[in-house]
Amino acid sequence: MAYLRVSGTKIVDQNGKEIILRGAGLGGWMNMENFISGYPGCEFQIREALTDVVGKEKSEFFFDKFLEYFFTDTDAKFFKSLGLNCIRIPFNYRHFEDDMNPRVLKPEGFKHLDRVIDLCAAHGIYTILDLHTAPGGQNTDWHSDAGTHLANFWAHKDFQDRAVWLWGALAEHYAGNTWIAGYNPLNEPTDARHTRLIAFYDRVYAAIRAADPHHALFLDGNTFASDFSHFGDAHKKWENVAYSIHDYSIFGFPSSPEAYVSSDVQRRRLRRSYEKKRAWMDERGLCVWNGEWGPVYARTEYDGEKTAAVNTERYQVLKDQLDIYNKDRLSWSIWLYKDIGFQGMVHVARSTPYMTLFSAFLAKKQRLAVDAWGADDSHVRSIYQPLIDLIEREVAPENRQLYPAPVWKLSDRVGRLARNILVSEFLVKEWAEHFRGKEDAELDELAKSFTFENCVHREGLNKILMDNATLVAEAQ
Ligand SMILES: O[C@@H]1[C@@H](O)[C@H](O[C@@H]2CO[C@@H](O[C@@H]3CO[C@@H](O)[C@H](O)[C@H]3O)[C@H](O)[C@H]2O)OC[C@H]1O
Repeated sequence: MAYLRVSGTKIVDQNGKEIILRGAGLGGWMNMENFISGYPGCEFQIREALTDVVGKEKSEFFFDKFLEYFFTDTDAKFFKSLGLNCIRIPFNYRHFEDDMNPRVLKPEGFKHLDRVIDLCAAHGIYTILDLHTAPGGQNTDWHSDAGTHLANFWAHKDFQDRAVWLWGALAEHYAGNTWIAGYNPLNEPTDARHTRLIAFYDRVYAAIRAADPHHALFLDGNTFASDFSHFGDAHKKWENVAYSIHDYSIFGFPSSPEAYVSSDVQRRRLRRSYEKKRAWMDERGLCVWNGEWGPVYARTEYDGEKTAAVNTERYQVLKDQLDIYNKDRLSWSIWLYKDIGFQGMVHVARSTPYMTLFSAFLAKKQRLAVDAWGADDSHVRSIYQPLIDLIEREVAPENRQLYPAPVWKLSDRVGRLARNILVSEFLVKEWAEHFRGKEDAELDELAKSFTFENCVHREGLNKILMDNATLVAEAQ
């Protein structure tokens, strides 16, 4: 077996045969996230809080077990059975480097990553390695695990130096592994000046190529992988590179302005927003990969009797997006493989020890809308509206356009800062206190809740993905 590589607009194997990568992101695993795993705030906060409550040893035991159970052979087998061929693996830099011991590689970081890459390979599944958090935070959102909305990665050269160093070390480690389809060096950058991103890509490209001349690179556009308008001629310096968009559609979220009925107008809007993101690549004949997309789903426990109807609409958005992607022979990675029930292809059953322990807490998180992703703020909107009104009253419109506006509206910014960062911070200790007094066997049971065997399948989503895999296989 040889490496996959990028040839013009396509990804090809060693014989030049086109390989279309269709799969999902393993979010919430080596980069945990609040709405995926059920905690408030950021991963570094809950890890610290858990250590405070149960001690370092027990805390490390719990997280190690969590990593072990979250993805096992049965997950890979199931994934492959749907006709999917690629898993994007997001990871947090903290697995490989300690902020208090910078530039010293932590060998234990490879324990689970190597295991899962090999498990996937054994089932004929490619992997793409995605640095989802970089030192200082490369974007303004919770998933860069920085605890702030300021993407300090762009303001401090040393943070960038460390990410370049880390990629050099990872490339050295994985250079010979042909089941890795490639490296995705930075998830969803938000560089307000746009130029620092290109400079970083130049440096990380050189560091990876010095250790590994073969693997493809998947480079995200700026502003959450949606904007290549400042890339200019940058691609001329790079070879074997695909460009990554994240094609989330507003129609797949609770904030959709209207019900999705798959009208001509709505389908045109879906296509337009996708075409806009890939325009720079299309003008230059470059390869596009859609590294994240997909709706979120309603849940009976929060959304009651409208759940089924909402989800039928969301599945239609998904089908219409797939239709677009199939016509373009696009490689994609849907978000998300596994979670506690909002977006994943499989999700932890409500009867498990983890979901039982946190059931009241999760309801409180939902009510307070502390997770930004697909938040329903209806219970608390009146609390924050006065703040939005104040800013609108006192700040001139031209001064309100703080980056990443217009992708972030004023209400998004207030929501991120006030709920997702501030209120969340006050809930971190409460999350950790649920573990107080737990013995190893109980911690093991809590972590085990995340095994495939303890998960419910999102049948509607998986059927669409499987039918699509059959359809595209027949068309080939
Ligand atoms: O870890 C993932 C994370 O990668 C993902 O990030 C969000 C992606 O969407 C961003 O907003 C979109 C920006 O483009 C507009 O066109 C879309 O309508 C918006 O949805 C958002 O700000 C990012 O945080 O989200 C899920 C995480 O689990």
